[in-house]
Amino acid sequence: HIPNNYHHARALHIRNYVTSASVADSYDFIIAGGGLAGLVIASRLSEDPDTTVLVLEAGESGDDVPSFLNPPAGTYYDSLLGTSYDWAHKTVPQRNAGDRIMPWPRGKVLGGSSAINGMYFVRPSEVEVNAWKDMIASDDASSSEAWEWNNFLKSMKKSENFTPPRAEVEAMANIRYQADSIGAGGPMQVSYPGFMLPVVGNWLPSLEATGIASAPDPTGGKNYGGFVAALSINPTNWTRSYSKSAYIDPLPPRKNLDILVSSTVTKIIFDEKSDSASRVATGVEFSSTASGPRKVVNVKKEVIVTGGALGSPHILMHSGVGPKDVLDAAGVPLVSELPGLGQHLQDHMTALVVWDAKVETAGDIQQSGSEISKQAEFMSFVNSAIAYVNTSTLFAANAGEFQTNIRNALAESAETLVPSKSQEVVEGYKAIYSATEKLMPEGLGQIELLLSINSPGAIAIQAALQHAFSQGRVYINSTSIFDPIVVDPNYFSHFADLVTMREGLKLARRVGQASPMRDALGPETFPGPGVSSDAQIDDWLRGNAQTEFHPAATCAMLPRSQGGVVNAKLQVYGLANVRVADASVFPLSFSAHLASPTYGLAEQAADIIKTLYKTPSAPNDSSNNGDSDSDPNADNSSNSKNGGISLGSGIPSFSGAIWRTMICVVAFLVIF
Ligand SMILES: Cc1cc2nc3c(=O)[nH]c(=O)nc-3n(C[C@H](O)[C@H](O)[C@H](O)COP(=O)(O)OP(=O)(O)OC[C@H]3O[C@@H](n4cnc5c(N)ncnc54)[C@H](O)[C@@H]3O)c2cc1C
Repeated sequence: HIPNNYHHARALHIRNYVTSASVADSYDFIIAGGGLAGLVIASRLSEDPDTTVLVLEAGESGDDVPSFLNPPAGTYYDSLLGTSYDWAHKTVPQRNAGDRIMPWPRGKVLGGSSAINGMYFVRPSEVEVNAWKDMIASDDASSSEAWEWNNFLKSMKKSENFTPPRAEVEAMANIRYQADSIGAGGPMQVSYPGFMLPVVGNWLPSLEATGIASAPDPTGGKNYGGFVAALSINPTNWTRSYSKSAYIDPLPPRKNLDILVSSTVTKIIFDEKSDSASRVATGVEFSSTASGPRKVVNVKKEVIVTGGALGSPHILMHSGVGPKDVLDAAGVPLVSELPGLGQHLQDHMTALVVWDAKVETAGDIQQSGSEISKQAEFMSFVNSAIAYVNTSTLFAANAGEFQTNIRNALAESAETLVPSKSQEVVEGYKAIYSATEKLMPEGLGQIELLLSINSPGAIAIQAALQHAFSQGRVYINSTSIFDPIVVDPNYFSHFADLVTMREGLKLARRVGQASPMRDALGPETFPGPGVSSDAQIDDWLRGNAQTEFHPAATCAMLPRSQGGVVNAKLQVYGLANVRVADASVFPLSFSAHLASPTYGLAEQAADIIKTLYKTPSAPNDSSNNGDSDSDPNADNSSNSKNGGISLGSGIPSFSGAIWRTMICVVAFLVIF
């Protein structure tokens, strides 16, 4: 699978990389974390040749991984999960979920989680984005406009280049899209797989038979309903499009952009003489190993923290920023107290129903070893037939009562369920809770349904909770950043989450029993007919639900009085020149997978910073063409060289190691 031009490609890529020995003494901007958001911001800021930018990434470049050269391989389940490209975090035992310790993968490689994710391209809804904007507008109405739906949509579209599906794929799967609500000419490629299976065509009619209408324009702000989602895929060669292949690999030489991999940011250094209410960062310390030498690089303008929902609070806490009780207990000297850092953690949880398959699945084709199974088009297949369903579909006549019960439980929940004693954090819990509760009557997904046909002989439908009322936290418990951050999502601490998932699971069953899907399905094998009463389903969910990989809000953009970490301009409260710009800042959950909004956030962050420093964009910079093959000067086949990852995650939630873990637990068949 190694393309002929691979070595040429590597020579081009390597031009941006520096070693710890060759790193400069100082840079205008230091970007801590070369993941999805970090690489977007690095690429955009370095468009100005006079602006110097350093990216520090804990993981490797990924350039030498043979599987990166393959197509995305939606049905190849030699996932990168569980490898050295995965942080392989784990939760603490979850009290309300069978005391289970759950795996939480995150990408540890250039591109971050965009390099290992399931490639689903899904937008949040307009009402959710505007709810986020409203939460910060009371603090700074004018800056909050960056997060208003129309403005945010523009920044999401800026990152995208859409290619419509092949006619036969479109017809077979009933794909519906509005090309003008997805971007054109941006770096990240958005399209559909090159291969489709007839059973996917059963999805929308079966949803309709269950009362779930199709979404005519799921990327335009109303994603409620059923659709076959687009993917972050390059249709010129069927490879993964991710932040490295889109924003970095195609760049022409840029002397002002340095990328240092295998280098963990150990802390941000602050000027101890600076105002304690506005600490000035002077540099960043990093090291390649826990016991290795520390090196410091100085910053002239800003440190931009882009370590993701776990990495960003980890970096800040080890820098002495965060809740005093946490830092005291860990033994890290306090530099700037910020009680909300690491708090407000919200995640999507998912569980699935499995049936025997009566029709051919992608897993069958893959297992057959046939000629088709070896074609790039087939390997590009990532099943993305989904639906977002609202409370009235889930709860019918009881929807209003369910919402009232949640509203009435606010005071007690705020008193008993917040994992912090800080009044600000409690206020933030209430603000997020109320905003989430008020959205319930909207045409908005409370449960996401996902079809999976990746297993030989089996078909599954997942039900994933989109708006958790349980809020958890992440925190440190040592002085070494090389010790993992402690992850406590506090799953199912709020009753509404279990009830909503229960109804979601029942709905998944109803869709499977509706025509024409039922013609493709044999008996239900998991959880099986023995799990049918509400109490049985609840018990089963406590024992089997897993993460859908969408943690957010650990550096929430909220007023400081509500335990916020960043303001509307993404600046960390109490620090003069440090921002956080990644998925950790969304203060509330979206009914969406998080890559698309994170690209939008990163584009918007780059614009905010450029406007502040009056940094121009380079005209006709090839980064605007991304990993499209249309730019002859750029590294325009970057994806065929190193963009594709042999990741088996058509259903992102249950691939690779996670799935294998589940198998051990439930002694079930290998599905994904
Ligand atoms: C398995 C999986 C499947 C997913 N599936 C989908 C999907 O199908 N569709 C979708 O839209 N979203 C999906 N997501 C979610 C999406 O990929 C993430 O929300 C998104 O990548 C978040 O971007 P980020 O920039 O916030 O963080 P990341 O992309 O995770 O980047 C953070 C980066 O910071 C680095 N870092 C952390 N700490 C340090 C440190 N101390 N020093 C230096 N570097 C550090 C990390 O190594 C990483 O490269 C999935 C995620 C996972 C894990």
